[in-house]
Amino acid sequence: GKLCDLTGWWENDLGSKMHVLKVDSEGNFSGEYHTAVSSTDKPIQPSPLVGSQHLDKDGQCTFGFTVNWKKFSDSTAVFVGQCFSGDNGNEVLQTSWLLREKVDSLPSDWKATRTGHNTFIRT
Ligand SMILES: CN1C(=O)N(C)[C@H]2CS[C@@H](CCCCC(=O)O)[C@H]21
Repeated sequence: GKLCDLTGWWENDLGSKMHVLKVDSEGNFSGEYHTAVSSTDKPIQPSPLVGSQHLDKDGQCTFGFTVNWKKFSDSTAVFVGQCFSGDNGNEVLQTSWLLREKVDSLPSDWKATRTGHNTFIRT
């Protein structure tokens, strides 16, 4: 199928948007994550993301990326996923993520990592 190029704007089922600026010849990319929701009460700002995708010829590539919420939260998210070409030709990103929040002490470490899964489509 068509090569899955992550470049562009994507939106997930939480209403968050992701902008992938460009993918280089090695599959590395950067961009910004515009989260729709947050567990902090500081004003939300776009956060930088860096990642890497496979450039397989079959198009349905796997990828991973990291989001640093440095502007408003002491947390970091990592995403892994695969790009699928939907039946009507549209692209869908199936992702799983881990969100690691900074906690005050080691005894609280057990509650610091959340996980979930999200689907992104092109906006
Ligand atoms: C909005 N989100 C989203 O689109 N996700 C896929 C999940 C995983 S990253 C998290 C947002 C974290 C915001 C920063 C913070 O509150 O620590 C949540």
